[in-house]
This record gives sequence, C-alpha cells and structure tokens, in this order.
Amino acid sequence: MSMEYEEQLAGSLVDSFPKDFGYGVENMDMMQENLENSPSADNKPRILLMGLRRSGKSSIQKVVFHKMSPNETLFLESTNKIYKDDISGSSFVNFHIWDFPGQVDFFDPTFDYEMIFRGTGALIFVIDAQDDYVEALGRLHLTVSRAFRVNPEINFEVFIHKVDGLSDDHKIETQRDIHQRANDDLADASLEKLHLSFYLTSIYDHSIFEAFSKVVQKLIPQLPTLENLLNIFISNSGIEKAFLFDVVSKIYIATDSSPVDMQSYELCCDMIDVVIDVSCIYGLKDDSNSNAYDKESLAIIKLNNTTVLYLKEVTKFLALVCILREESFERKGLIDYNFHCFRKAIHEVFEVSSSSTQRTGAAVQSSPPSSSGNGLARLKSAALNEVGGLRVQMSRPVGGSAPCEVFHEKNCSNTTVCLTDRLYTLCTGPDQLDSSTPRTRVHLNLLTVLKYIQVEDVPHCVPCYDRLYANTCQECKELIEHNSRELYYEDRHYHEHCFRCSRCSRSLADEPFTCQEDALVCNDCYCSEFSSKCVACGKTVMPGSKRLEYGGCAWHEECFVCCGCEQPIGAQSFIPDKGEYYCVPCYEGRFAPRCAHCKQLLVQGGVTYRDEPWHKECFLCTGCKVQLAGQPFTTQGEDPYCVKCFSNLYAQKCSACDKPITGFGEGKYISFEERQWHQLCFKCSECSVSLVGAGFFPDGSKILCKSCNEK
Ligand SMILES: Nc1nc2c(ncn2[C@@H]2O[C@H](COP(=O)(O)OP(=O)(O)OP(=O)(O)O)[C@@H](O)[C@H]2O)c(=O)[nH]1
Repeated sequence: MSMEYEEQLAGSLVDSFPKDFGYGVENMDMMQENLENSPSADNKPRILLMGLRRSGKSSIQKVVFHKMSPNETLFLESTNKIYKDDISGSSFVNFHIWDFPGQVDFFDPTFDYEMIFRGTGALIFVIDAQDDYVEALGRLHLTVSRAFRVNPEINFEVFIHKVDGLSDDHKIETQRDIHQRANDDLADASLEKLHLSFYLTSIYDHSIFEAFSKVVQKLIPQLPTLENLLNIFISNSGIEKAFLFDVVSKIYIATDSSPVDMQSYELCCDMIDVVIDVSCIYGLKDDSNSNAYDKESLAIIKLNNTTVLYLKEVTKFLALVCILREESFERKGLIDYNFHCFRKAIHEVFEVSSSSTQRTGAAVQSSPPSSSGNGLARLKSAALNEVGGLRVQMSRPVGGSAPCEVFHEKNCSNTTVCLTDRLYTLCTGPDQLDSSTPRTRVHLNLLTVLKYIQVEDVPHCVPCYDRLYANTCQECKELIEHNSRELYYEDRHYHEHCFRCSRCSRSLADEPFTCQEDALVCNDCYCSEFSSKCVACGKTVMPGSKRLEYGGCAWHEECFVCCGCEQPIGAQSFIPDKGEYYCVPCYEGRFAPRCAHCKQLLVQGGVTYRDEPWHKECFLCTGCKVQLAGQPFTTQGEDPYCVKCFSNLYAQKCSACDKPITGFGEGKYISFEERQWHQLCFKCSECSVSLVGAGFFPDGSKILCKSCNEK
C-alpha cells in the first residue's frame, strides 16, 4: 500500500518560476486563469513552506507526505520552481502545500505576493538551526509581516529545523534565542498581534510529524468536535490516550485533551508502520485492488510493560490508535462497542461537513462547542470568504451602510457564484448602477463589504457578522471581531492578545494554564504561588509530577534519596534518623543493633540482657530452651535459666520440706551453717512455732524452740 501512495501522491510541478507561473501583475489574465485552474481555487487551505535555501523545506514535504526516507533527502536538488502538492488525493488531510524555492525573492515588485498570501491557511517558515540564522530571521520577519498585512488569518509557524545535530541544551538555547529575536523584531514593527508558533523539528525523528500535526490541526474546522468525541470515547473505555491518525502521513489530526508526550506519539506512529508493513507482507489478497489498510484493519499489540496498543480503521484514511493498560483491555467488548459508536459519529461529522462545504465552503460555527474546560483554550476564527476574489480589487467602492439586512430580508437565494458574477458585471462601470433592481442593489451594496462570512449557509457581511455573532472579550469587554483571533475557555471568550496570565501577563495562547477564581494563571505562576517546594533542591514540585511528602515537607521523587547509598527511595520503606532518611538496607547496615547470641541484625523487638540486645527467639533457658522473654529467669554464671531449670539444677533444698529455695515469690530464706530453710518452713520441729526472729536450738537434723528444748 505504501507504494501505491507514493505514486498517487507525486505532486505536480507547476511551470517555471516566475514567468510561466504567472504571478507577474502585468500578466493579470493569465494569473486569473491560473488561479481558477489551480487546485487552490477550491476551498482547500493552502500551506506555504518558505525559508532560506537548503533549510530543509523540500525534505520536510517529501518525508512527511511522500514516505521518502530521511537519508534520501541528501540527494534532493535545490528547488527552482514553486512545487505545488495536492495532498488530498489519498489522504484525509485536505490541503495544498506550496514549496517555495529558497533562492527566489518573492518581494520583488514583479510578484504579486498578495495573491499568494490571500488564500493561505498556514505559513511554515523553516530555519536551519545548524546554520547561522541571522539572515533567516531577517527573511522571516519580512515574510510574516507582509503576509500578516495581506491576510491576518494566516497561522504563522516557525520550524527550527535540523535540530538532530544539536545537543539538548543547545536546542533549548537556540529556540529561546530565535523566539526572542523574532518577537523583538515584531514588537519593533508594532506587530504584537502577529503570533508565531515555534517547533523544534528534524526529519530524522518523529518531531517533524508532530509539528506538522499541530499545524494541520489548526486548519481542521471539526477539531473541537473530534477532540470531544475522543474525550468521550476514552473516558468511557478506560483508555489512557487516543490519536486519530491520517494513516498515509502519520499526522495525527486530533487527540483527546490530555497532554501529548512524544513517547506515546512515537509508539503509535510505529504501530501504524508495523500494521502496514505486516499487512503488505501477509495481508494482501491476490487481486491487485486489495489494500494494506482497509475496513478489516485491526491490530492489538501487547507490550511487556502491561501496556496495550490498539489500532482500528475509522475511515479509508483515518485510524484510531489507543494506548491502554492490560486490565482495561479485559473489557474489550465495551471498547469495541464504544469504538463502533465513535466511528459512526466520525462518519457523521465528515459527511455533514463535506456536504456543506461542497455547496458553500467551510461553514462557520455560530457558537463555540462547549468542549473545553481542561485548561486548554480553543482557537476560533471565522472562515472569511472573499466575494469575487481578486475581481473586487478592480471595482470601485460603492457607498451604503445597511446592505446585509436587505440581503437577508429579501432572502436572496442566489448562490455565491451568482452573486460573484453580478458583482463582476456591475462593477465594471458606474453607469450600470442606474438600472439596478432592489436585488441588484443589494449586490452592489454588498460590494462595499467585499467580504462575507457564511453562518449555516447564510452569507453575512462582516459588520453584521460581528454584530450578530461576535463574542465580548472577558478581559477588555470589547467585541471580538471576525478578524481577531479568539480564544475561549469554558464559556468565556477572549481576544488572543487579552488571553494572558493575570500574574505575569504572558500570553497563554499556546500555554497550559489554570483558572484561579476566574483569573487565568500560567503554569509557572501557579506553581510558584501554589505548589510546594522540594526541600532538597528548593525548586517547585510541579503539579502532575510525582512528589513525596513526609512530616509536612515535600520532595521531587528523584530528590528524596537515601543518605547512605544516595539512591532515590521512591515508594520503598525508609527510616528517619536525626533529620536524615535511610533506605532499609543502608540503615540496617549502619545503625541497627545485632543480637548478642546469633550476631544477626535486630530490626525490631528483642530483649536486653547484660546490656546487650538479643532476639527474643535467641534468649532461651540454657536448660529447657524455653523463651525467657516476659517471664522470670535467673542466671548461673553467664547462663540464663528459667525458674524451673534453675531450681532443679542449682537451687539449695529447704532442710524442712526438701523443696528448692529459688528466691522467687517465696519470701526470704534462712541459712544456718550448711542448712537453709524457706522462711515459712523455719519452725520448731516439735511444736511448729515459727522460729523466725526467735532463738532456736539445733538438735541433729531438727531445730527446737526454747521450751521444747528444755523438755
Ligand atoms: N541533519 C538534517 N539535515 C536535513 C534535515 N532536513 C533536511 N536536511 C538536509 O538539508 C539539505 C537541504 O534540504 P532541502 O530539502 O533540499 O532544502 P530546501 O529548503 O528545499 O532547499 P531549496 O530547495 O534550495 O530552497 C538536504 O541535504 C537534506 O538532507 C534535518 O532534519 N536534519
């Protein structure tokens, strides 16, 4: 299948530049003809690739849309003509790319750059980051400032390209420097409203696909709907991340609103490659019409880290690729069912939009979809159509201030094309105005407006559109007019330049943010205000990153390290000791006592005997081996004995009862010469009177009291 794509996608070279291409103003007729015949005469957005010579423009186009391997780009020759590529042939992404030769000066007065920029959706300016970029910055400024004056609706994208040759630090430094200088130049030219988006790219990794994805997404009117559908799909299916891919280009045209990390994106890209490659080898049927990617395409890959990748065909050109946990995949039936609903919804979205665009061009959403609310603002810009394209430039302006109402009241059912024709005819000379019917007058009046915007198939002039549909900016309370870029968050709308951090005033157009009591706050300010600081490194513990808390302090996961081995302790047990923290093995090795008997570590419990620690299990009676912890014991020399063994083995016997005298619980005992008695047993052998504290008289084995002795 990839081979087929290559053939179909081979772009068409237009005639040599500049003459044959016909942008010269002298060559107006030809230019007109070209415009009408050229693919850009339809409503597909146009993406311009511009930049200095050898900056990598053609390579980007070939690698992303023609499956050229990055190494092959080494043999690309310098472009000397505008290379126009209609991407829509075999791919969902529906636009033209114009690759401009780096060596040509488009601002030469012989070129009508206004016409180039007028139908442009995005302008990608490529800067070679491995080269000295001072000249490129000059050209960037010239290009974007002129383009902006012609068409402020263009999305300006700057690819800081070939960063594969730079170290990570160098990359960041280069991006910061280019960003700073380019924006300073714009500020000097009072073009603060012109927003540049920057991307670090290389054809040698996935960064170029990622960057192109973001550029293309801005041109897809259905993006908020797609994101919404994806959000609903993943939250109901236990899926972690989902991408809707254009299979041919590996551009993701939408994803759910959780952040995209490069690793997940690369994983999903690779999955598409695997599926196509395996299908090409094993999946093709004998007939020549079979494709490696079709309705049957479904793939599941289980990775060895309990992650599952799930790919399914959505349309001929689109695939859904999801990342989920193995345990969620157990409910595959549910996922399949939800996918079925998702697929149906996608088909409906594109069927509806394609039928409406066929007739009228891109329809404008009259109110923003209510999908945002996750800290990501959506950009809304009205699709601005120009009545009659270039022809209106040649006409004379006609006065009139309420044309649009008349137009609506009369409910003119003429199509735009008809309108355009009339305009053209009527504008050729003022004389013809006299014969105007009310309807033609309407058309004439519309001419003053020059531009119209369609809302649900009904054209509106710009003032009416602004009056009826423009939102009020939450910040400055002014109307957000059709030509202002608008951002909205939940149901609050902002001019792009008003969408700023309430603390540091930085633009939040392309930044994550949070909302604190109705005030927008950028991530950095939020963190320095609300997030805790790591006690080890003193830096903020960013929300969403792993943090450890103990005793009212917080650490980055990687900063909470054992004082012994200096390795992160993570979720393992640890032992605090005088303000320091040890993992269990280090603590045991350093501080834990050892049993006096077995010499092993004594982690908990134990008994002390003769100032030494013992395991309870080791502290046993020397005689019967019963555990002595918790019961009375005595010693004979060094050895501990339980009472019973000690009595049996070593205790003196009472001369009266012949039982051992242990000293435990029996009170004192009396000793006389070689003999001993329990205190209770020390009594007169004849009359049994106690002799404790009284005089007594030994008589052989007996002891007698005084009176028995006298008898
Ligand atoms: N290291 C590196 N080289 C790249 C990259 N992209 C393109 N190149 C190389 O840059 C050189 C010029 O690339 P082209 O695509 O021909 O540049 P271009 O901007 O189209 O040049 P012109 O047609 O002269 O305007 C080629 O040798 C490419 O292999 C990249 O991401 N990294």
